[in-house]
Amino acid sequence: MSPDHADPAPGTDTTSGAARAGTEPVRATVVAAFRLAGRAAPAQLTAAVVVAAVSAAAPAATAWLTRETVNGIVAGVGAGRLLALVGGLAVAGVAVGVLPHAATYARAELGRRSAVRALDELYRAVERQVGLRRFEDPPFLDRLRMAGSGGRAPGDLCGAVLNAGTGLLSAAGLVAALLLVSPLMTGIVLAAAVPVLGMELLLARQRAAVLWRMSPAARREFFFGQLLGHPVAAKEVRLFGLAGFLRERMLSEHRAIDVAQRRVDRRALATQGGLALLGAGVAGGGLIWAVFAARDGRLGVGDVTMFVVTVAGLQAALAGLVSSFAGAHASALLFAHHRTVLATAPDLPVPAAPQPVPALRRGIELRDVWFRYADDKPWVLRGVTFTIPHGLSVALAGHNGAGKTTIVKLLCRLYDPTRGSIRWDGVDLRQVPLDDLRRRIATVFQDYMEYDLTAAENVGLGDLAALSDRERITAAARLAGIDGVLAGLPRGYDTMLSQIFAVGDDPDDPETGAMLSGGQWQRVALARALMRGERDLLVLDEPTAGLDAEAEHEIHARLRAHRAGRTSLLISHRLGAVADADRIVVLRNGVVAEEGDHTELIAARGTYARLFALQASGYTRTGVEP
Ligand SMILES: Nc1ncnc2c1ncn2[C@@H]1O[C@H](COP(=O)(O)OP(=O)(O)OP(=O)(O)O)[C@@H](O)[C@H]1O
Repeated sequence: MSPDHADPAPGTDTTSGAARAGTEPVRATVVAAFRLAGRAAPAQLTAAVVVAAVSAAAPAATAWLTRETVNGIVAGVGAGRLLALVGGLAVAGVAVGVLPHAATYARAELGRRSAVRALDELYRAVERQVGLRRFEDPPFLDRLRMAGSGGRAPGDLCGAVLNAGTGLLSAAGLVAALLLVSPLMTGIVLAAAVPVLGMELLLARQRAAVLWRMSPAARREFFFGQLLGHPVAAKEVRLFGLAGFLRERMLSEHRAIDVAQRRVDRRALATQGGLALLGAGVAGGGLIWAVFAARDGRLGVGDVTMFVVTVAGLQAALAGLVSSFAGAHASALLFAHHRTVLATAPDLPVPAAPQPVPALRRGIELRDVWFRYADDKPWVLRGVTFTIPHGLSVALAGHNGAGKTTIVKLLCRLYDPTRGSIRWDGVDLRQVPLDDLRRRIATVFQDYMEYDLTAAENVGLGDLAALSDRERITAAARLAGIDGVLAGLPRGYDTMLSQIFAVGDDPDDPETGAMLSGGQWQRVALARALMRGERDLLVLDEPTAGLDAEAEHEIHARLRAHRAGRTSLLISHRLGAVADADRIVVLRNGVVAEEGDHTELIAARGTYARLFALQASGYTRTGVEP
């Protein structure tokens, strides 16, 4: 298995710890980036390496050829040799002129292909997080954002390493050339480069640390900025006059990031300025030495020329080398986030010997289920036990925050119970393949999604295999009572349910997008769940909360017919809809407080009876009979 796909023990949390990005060994990260680039763009990587090697040899070759040419002129060598030397210089000149362009193209292509590969690997790794926990973990979200930023890190890293390699090789060639003239000056020029390299690496590390430290601020800045232009937020932003408030919040996060970055930039200015002065001093001193050495006859004219070319070339190569190292270091730290996301264990353990999930025959049993969202959060469920028998409808009732939606999330295995178990015909949900389990369940959540896609896609997403099966899509929409509305849209089911994206040939056509009302959206979400047809368990979490009374009555009647003989779980605060469930479970303080059918619970005169009477009195207060 490739190290990129190393699969740590399930449950291992590799995401926490702000400093982790800095602890990833840079060498391992560089190797991983080259492996990824090799898989994504082998030809471009090879071309980039060859171009880098040839570019590396060019400066030293130019310096040597210059020296030989000048000395040859002084010594009066034959025309043939002079022509060969000048020809060599011309070739080197052409190489120096053309190769950077070839290198730029190869690198850009390498970067593009590596980015596609990196993003693919990254989001496949995100897909392995099958539950919800990671998406509620701020460090994971920060890491994902940094790793995702366009997928550029591996291409940038390879480019910077190749630049560093080119710089290193050309510096080595120039060092060899300079050694011929003066070992002492060679030592001085090299020694002057060491502090520059050290400082640049330190600065790169500091820049990466700032980036990581400020990532929560960057995420908040993005959030506030988004709200300012978000069509859904626009209503409240305008009505409550929030624009100024949000803009100020956004700018204050932006300013906080600027302050941290400015601090590093100032440090960079001071150190880089000082070090540049040092380099200029070394070059100037060396030139004085060379001129006087030539006057005293210790150096030839060609040697002086080569010395000048070489010192300038070496300093430029070292400066390039230093900035490439720094760039490589910064990209490596960024790419480390990518590797950490890839190495993050799935948030839910994968069963070692999974058991099949056959069609439900007996029922689903919650057995002493305890749950809290985190160790430092309060218990939501404190030993919940009840059964959803096969073929029957069960309703969950209880006050806001009683834990009803939490039970739905546990049933879909978006989390595992902290204690106790949920059993599908006696088999613990933790023992079955998650995809198989989810294929057997159809759920509408109360916070359903509104996708900026066409009407047909919004419904068809409920069963991807049937995304282009218009008959099934319209049947599901009919069952949810939204078929007429969708068919009547400007482009029927092909109308985009969005005003952000347009569809079709003419994006300026105002008829390409349509907006639905809240209740209509709710019906679309219901249709999406109903696309899943004959699933073993139908879960409806407040499926009609946004509907008008008549629509609600009609939808419940349809759903009642649809649920008949099917296993279902219904959550609704409208107890009129709950009343005809085969069994009603009332949650209070994290436990099952009451259980029975409507008649039994009314007779028991508990919470259910009280809430039911309260709602019923609201409806009968006017004395108007339905
Ligand atoms: N992702 C989460 N992280 C932390 N706490 C959460 C999370 N989701 C829900 N909670 C908490 O768990 C408790 C139960 O929430 P849940 O959504 O299950 O209630 P509910 O019975 O469905 O409420 P409602 O009737 O308002 O929909 C609440 O106190 C809520 O604050």
